[in-house]
Amino acid sequence: MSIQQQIIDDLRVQPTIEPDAEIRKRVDFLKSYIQQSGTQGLLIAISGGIDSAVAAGLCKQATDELSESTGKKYMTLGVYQPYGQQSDIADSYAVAEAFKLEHTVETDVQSGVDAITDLVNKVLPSIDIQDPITPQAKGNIKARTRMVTQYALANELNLLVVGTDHASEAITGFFTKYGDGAVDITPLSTLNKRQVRQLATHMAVPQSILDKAPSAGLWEDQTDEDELGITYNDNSDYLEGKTIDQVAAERLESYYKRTAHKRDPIPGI
Ligand SMILES: Nc1ncnc2c1ncn2[C@@H]1O[C@H](COP(=O)(O)OP(=O)(O)OC[C@H]2O[C@@H]([n+]3cccc(C(=O)O)c3)[C@H](O)[C@@H]2O)[C@@H](O)[C@H]1O
Ligand SMILES: Nc1ncnc2c1ncn2[C@@H]1O[C@H](COP(=O)(O)OP(=O)(O)OP(=O)(O)O)[C@@H](O)[C@H]1O
Ligand SMILES: [Mg+2]
Repeated sequence: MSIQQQIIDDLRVQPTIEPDAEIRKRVDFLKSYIQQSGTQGLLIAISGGIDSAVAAGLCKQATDELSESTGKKYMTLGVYQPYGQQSDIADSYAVAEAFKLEHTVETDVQSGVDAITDLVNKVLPSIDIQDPITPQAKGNIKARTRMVTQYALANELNLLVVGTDHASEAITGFFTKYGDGAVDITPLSTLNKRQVRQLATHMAVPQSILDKAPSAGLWEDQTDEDELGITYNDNSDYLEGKTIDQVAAERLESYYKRTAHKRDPIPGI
């Protein structure tokens, strides 16, 4: 079997999808998982990007339907987590409005992130590192501080933390290990980025979000495609089994191998 087919099988990507059926299947998955877990609903961190917008829509539909069918109250909590000023925060609010989220909170992670960054920077000279931590390492602190905050809220409210990882991020390992990768449930898994967009266009995702370039927002002007050196068009084609430019295919396969540790269970002896 080709490595491409192996990856497609591992990530369980379908070459084509029917968006309405996918939405139904994923909402049902969330509903049944909430019920079997005995929790009271879902927590979704809303960034202003397309993945969390789609996930928020699925979550809200799931908890609304469960509340309606059981007569008990289930909630979707939307969490905005800027690092200080976030230029596109209006898009995050627009998601909550589009999907009529009744419960939202804003937890600015800047003070927490800066405190941890200072802690690390203080000890670096003692281990012979003279420069402060890299923007990349600080970016990962942001993702992990968001995760810690989400779990504190989930603990208090008996909620499950919903992740937005999908196959186009899983293949490249484009997430922070134990940061945005640390969640309880991932309703977008098996979809590539093109298919996430397809779902978005069948939901109430605001146009400004459909139009913007995917970004982790961890440093100034970061975009996924620039950082990875590969387009989501190629990434999605590859996961649909199509032939793409050989350099791009090799790059994807290299990312996949290098980031296996993020997808696999923790190695133990
Ligand atoms: N072979 C191995 N076996 C087990 N563990 C291994 C390992 N190699 C590294 N590690 C561990 O993994 C760590 C590196 O992984 P990690 O900490 O994740 O860090 P990193 O490799 O920097 O990966 C994070 C990437 O995800 C992107 N990201 C982050 C957050 C959000 C989003 C987004 O799209 O929103 C994107 C970010 O831009 C960056 O490209 C190492 O410091 C080490 O602790
Ligand atoms: N500023 C933020 N506020 C709240 N949640 C955030 C923030 N940044 C990242 N997250 C969380 O981390 C997840 C991973 O970010 P990622 O950039 O992959 O997804 P996205 O922003 O929803 O979509 P896109 O990839 O198109 O930018 C988000 O979906 C969201 O749940
Ligand atoms: Mg983003």
